Amino acid sequence: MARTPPDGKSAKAGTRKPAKAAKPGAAAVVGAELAKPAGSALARSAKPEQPSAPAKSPALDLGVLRERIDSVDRAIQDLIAERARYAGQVGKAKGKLAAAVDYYRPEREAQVLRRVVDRNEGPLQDEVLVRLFREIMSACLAQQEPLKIGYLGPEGTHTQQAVYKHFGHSIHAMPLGSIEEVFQEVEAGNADFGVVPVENSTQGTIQSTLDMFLTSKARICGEVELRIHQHLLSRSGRIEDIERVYAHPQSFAQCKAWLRQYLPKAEKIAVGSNAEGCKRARTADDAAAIAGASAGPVYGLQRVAGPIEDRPDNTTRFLVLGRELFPPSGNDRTSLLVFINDQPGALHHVLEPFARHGLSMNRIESRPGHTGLWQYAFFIDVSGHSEEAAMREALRDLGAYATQVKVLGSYPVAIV
Ligand SMILES: O=C(O)C(=O)C[C@]1(C(=O)O)C=C[C@@H](O)C=C1
Repeated sequence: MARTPPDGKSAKAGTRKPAKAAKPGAAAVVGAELAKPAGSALARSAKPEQPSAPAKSPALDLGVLRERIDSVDRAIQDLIAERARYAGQVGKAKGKLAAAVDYYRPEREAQVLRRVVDRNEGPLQDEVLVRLFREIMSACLAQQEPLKIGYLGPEGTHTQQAVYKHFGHSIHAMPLGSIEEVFQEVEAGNADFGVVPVENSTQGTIQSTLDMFLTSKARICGEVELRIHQHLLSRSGRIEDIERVYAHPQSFAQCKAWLRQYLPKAEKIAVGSNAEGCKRARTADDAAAIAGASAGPVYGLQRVAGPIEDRPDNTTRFLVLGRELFPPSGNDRTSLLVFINDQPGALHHVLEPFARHGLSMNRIESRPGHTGLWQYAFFIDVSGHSEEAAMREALRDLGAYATQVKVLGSYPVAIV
């Protein structure tokens, strides 16, 4: 019944942007662009032991290269410790604050990570370096106390991956049962921040997330973009055993062509979440589930095939929910909720002020406003921050036509 799939991994490879070419000698100096305060780890690491000449044989290379690596590792470790001490002092400089959430500065983190990308000359990808620096900042912040992050669970979901991508691993991650619960826990202060999916490049908007903003007081203070790779998981790991596949309808839609080609006769059973599908698949050898790779170990399932999504650029955008607005980072996006009455030219009046003030609109979506018959709510994403002059003027002009304008948040544009 099943056909043998090709190795999905190699079929989907090659979507990342190539690293910038390295400048000659760039990799040999640790932190060369920084000032080197006397006695700092940087000063101590300024002269790693240099091999006098390039090694001739591979056997000689290995020993010498490992010594170089050991010396660089010592310098990196000293520098990380030094950074953590400075971050601790920054924490003290902020005064005696109530909780970890008060120390968190997303705009500063975005600036740090953008600099990492700007400085990158390879050989590592921007994405890899950003991940490493994100973890360092996450650990530095957790010196105060780890942030509590609520997310659309259960464990092993793509939303959990988005949490770690945005906040690093030095946090307390709280899987929650629904999008509504994530909003509630953030509003109630039980979670410092929350992470929920809002749109998928293949499947479009997640309406239940947008609709929560009609009534919730939660603000948007970040966005995360995650390339979504779907995998077919089963207890035995053998495609020839599979008679049934469980998945969330969105995941089925993302893998339609693959399923048609390799499992044309298997029954497709839609469930509320991919995690629910995994739970069902682990009870029978003839069942499989579609989920992210990280779900495999969580539910004791093996990878049958993957990635199996039809579009290699399949990406989901997640929102970071909080309770307050943060200052500009220099490259921000603003999300607005605009209520208008259904009248001639209404949409034009909503769009026009942004164009007039030179702000580009990234997205507009209309939903029934729940405020009265034929009243509409527009969810609008615009480039810029609500504290910037052009945005303030556009919002003032828009206010003349709208029944209500709510700034849901101004936040740093997602970094790689
Ligand atoms: O610059 C700050 O305000 C810090 O607290 C330091 C630091 C960092 O490690 O760079 C840590 C946590 C904040 O969220 C932002 C940055």
